[in-house]
Amino acid sequence: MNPLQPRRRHRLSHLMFALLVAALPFAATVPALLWQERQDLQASVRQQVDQGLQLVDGILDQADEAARILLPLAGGSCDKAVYSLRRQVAVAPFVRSTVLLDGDNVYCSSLSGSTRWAMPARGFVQGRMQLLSGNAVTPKVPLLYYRLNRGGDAAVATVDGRYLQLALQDVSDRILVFLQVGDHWLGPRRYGEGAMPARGQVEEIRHSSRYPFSVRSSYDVPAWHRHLWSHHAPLTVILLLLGLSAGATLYWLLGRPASFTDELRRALANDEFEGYLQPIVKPGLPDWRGAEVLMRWRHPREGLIRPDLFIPRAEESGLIVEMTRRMMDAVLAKLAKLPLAPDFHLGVNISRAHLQEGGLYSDCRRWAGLLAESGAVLTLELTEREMVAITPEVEALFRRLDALGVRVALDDFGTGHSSLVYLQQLTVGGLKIDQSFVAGIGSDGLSGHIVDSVAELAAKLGLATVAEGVETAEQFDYLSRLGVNWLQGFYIARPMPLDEFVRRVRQGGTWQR
Ligand SMILES: Nc1nc2c(ncn2[C@@H]2O[C@H](COP(=O)(O)O[C@H]3[C@@H](O)[C@H](n4cnc5c(=O)[nH]c(N)nc54)O[C@@H]3COP(=O)(O)O)[C@@H](O)[C@H]2O)c(=O)[nH]1
Repeated sequence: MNPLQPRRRHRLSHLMFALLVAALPFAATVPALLWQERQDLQASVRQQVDQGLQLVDGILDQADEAARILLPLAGGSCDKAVYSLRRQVAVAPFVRSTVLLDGDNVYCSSLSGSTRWAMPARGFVQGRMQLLSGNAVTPKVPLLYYRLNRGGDAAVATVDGRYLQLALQDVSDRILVFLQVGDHWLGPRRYGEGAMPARGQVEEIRHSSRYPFSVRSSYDVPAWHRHLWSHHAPLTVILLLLGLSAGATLYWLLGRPASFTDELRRALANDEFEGYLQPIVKPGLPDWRGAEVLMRWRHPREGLIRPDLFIPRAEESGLIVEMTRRMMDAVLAKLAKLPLAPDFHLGVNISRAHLQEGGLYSDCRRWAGLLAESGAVLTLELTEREMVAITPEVEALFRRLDALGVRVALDDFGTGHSSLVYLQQLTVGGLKIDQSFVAGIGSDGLSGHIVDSVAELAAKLGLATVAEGVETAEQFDYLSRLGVNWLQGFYIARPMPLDEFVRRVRQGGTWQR
């Protein structure tokens, strides 16, 4: 299984989730805001139209009252009626003239007394109202005739259109309100016939219950994005920024490793594990004769992390196999072409998971192949602390590795319980004397005896010995005299970055005592 795959899948789902959250403030607020605004607009237009209707009804009530008073005089003598006609003009608000008709002809007028001109009933809506752009007296001033009929006679009160326009103006706020009588309409500033100007998508109409007219208004619902930007630009920006920061925070939170294993997986995907090399020398010979590859974690925030802080968890999770594979591939890509000393031993720590996982043999074949060019030998260091059960498969694997020219050494020898069993049953080529025993040389008699015994046992079994943790000249001399084949420790060199190791090998003269 590729340990990186689940991580990529998670990243994608985290991104989707974060985008969803980023869109949430905008998506939750804007439709509600626009809906509320539309409701408010509709309510305010309804209110305007209702108020318009009330005002026009009120004006017409005055004309109706005047016409009602004059109607009994219709058909009678004009001389007798003219005073009453003029009186209504004087006392009735909004009424600018009054006339009496016999049939379709005006025969008496408040303006000129006895007269004769045609005012056909068919021009009136429901025989009662007519809206005009003007008349002979004031051709450019709209007016409205209000007519009451009795038999063939009629009385008409004329309302000055400017009163109506003032009333319409008064109720027109953002949206214009119009009066409609039949095909004729009157707006706050205009008069017309036929279709009303600027018909919008939404229309509000109220019909008077008492007179044959209606008041109407219409408006367009603006495109939501244009409306939002022109009316709520700061809010839109705030919502978008809020969403983006919430989404980004969520993405960051989701991306944080949920567990230490997740953090290791993230680090593996980012190639944060690298190999440091600690040189190994042979007593009496110049130059580095080997090296141990030791893993370091170059953490982006924490800096360089020691292996004992993360290797145990990497081993538990099985990630150690892929970590070792990547580290060794990177190390060998640089080491393979180096002028290494003859019989150079490159040690690498191998975990139990790698032995069990099945890929160890093919990894070793690849690594040994790369090293072959430089004449170096690969040594697998297996720690006693983490040994596998000895099965026929494990025995066969050790034999195949031996045939491949890959050496196996028991690391931390003497600290576990099964050292001797491994020596007996597995094809092992060497022992690594644990640094705790080396540290006791010269000061702790028991440690000195153990080191002596291990060296003696190794010599008898024909095994190569490496002593690790050599920190002093005294330890170096003691182990050299004892015949230990390889020495490793701070006295010789500390583990160093791969590039430094390569540079120093290229410069030559790496070790001289
Ligand atoms: N499975 C894997 N285990 C690994 C890998 N890389 C390292 N390790 C194991 O981690 C443990 C700690 O390693 P590290 O901190 O690198 O310490 C090594 C040396 O730096 C240290 N050393 C060497 N010389 C001296 C010395 O003179 N004094 C002193 N105090 N310490 C010294 O010893 C460690 C080497 O140990 P060993 O491997 O037993 O030779 C350690 O158990 C590593 O095995 C890895 O890639 N895989």
